[in-house]
Amino acid sequence: MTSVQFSTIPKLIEGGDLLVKSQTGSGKTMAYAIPIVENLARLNPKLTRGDGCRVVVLVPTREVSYRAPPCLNFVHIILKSLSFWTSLAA
Ligand SMILES: Nc1ncnc2c1ncn2[C@@H]1O[C@H](COP(=O)(O)OP(=O)(O)OP(=O)(O)O)[C@@H](O)[C@H]1O
Repeated sequence: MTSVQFSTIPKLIEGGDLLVKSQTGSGKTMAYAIPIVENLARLNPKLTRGDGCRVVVLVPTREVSYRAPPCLNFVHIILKSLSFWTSLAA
């Protein structure tokens, strides 16, 4: 975990609002992607496609906008795999 992720992810998972400034390439994308996916995965009842939009990510440039969806998808796949292996171990 990068230092920006270490200092932001727990607070965002708890539902806090943060304004974060750190160097390019310091890992900010995952710092918000992980809490978004984690908090959506925790919703009970579970989200369905019919629930509509729950998250809006605003980014400053088109180049940055190409990065967010793959990151969110990647985190979702990892969380799904972890919950699969955890349920097998239980
Ligand atoms: N915890 C981590 N461990 C290893 N690599 C990581 C980690 N988090 C992010 N990275 C990698 O570091 C690189 C930079 O991350 P990222 O693009 O999220 O930074 P950023 O701060 O959002 O950059 P920018 O300011 O340009 O938007 C990416 O290749 C990403 O995959």
